[in-house]
Amino acid sequence: MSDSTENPNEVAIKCVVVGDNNVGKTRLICSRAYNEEAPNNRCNTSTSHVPTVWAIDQYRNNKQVLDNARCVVDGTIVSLRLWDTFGDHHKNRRFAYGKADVVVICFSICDEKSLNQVTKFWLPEVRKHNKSTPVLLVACKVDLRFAEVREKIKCKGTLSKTIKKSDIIFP
Ligand SMILES: Nc1nc2c(ncn2[C@@H]2O[C@H](COP(=O)(O)OP(=O)(O)OP(=O)(O)O)[C@@H](O)[C@H]2O)c(=O)[nH]1
Repeated sequence: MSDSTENPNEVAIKCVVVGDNNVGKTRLICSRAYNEEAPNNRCNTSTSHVPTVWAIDQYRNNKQVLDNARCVVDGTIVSLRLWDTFGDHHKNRRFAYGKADVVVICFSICDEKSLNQVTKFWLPEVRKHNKSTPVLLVACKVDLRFAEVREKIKCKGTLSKTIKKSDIIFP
């Protein structure tokens, strides 16, 4: 486990989130950190993507973020600390991987290359720094599986397919 929190009854879990550029890491983290499904101005939501990293010091500076990080797992109070990282392969993520309790590798459902890079690049990089840390594979942008993705975002590839409106089952 990672460094303890200021609360002695809590265990801090460091969860490092990696994956290619533009797969949705920052937005995934923001959704959890701010407890919001819809993005807002705290995350970049513009159509032209600018690589960004969500600042880890939000857990120190923003009480709401710190409160949202808290959850109870098997009777233990856990403070889930999500570490955002840059998707550029050449960036050095050694600092981020240090003392990670779990690593989340993200790919985008509408970017097949981002899935191929999981085994080609991300898993080897993770294993270089964290030999036995549990790794989770997370598919992002799953809403785009049910959209007319080719027209909307010019996605190509086997992971996305255009479906009829009548195929969609709304909750
Ligand atoms: N439709 C849809 N768009 C998303 C989703 N998640 C992220 N996006 C959009 O995809 C773009 C990239 O999202 P980010 O969260 O910044 O992606 P990232 O993986 O952190 O990207 P880098 O900073 O380049 O590493 C942004 O324009 C987001 O608004 C999602 O679940 N659905």
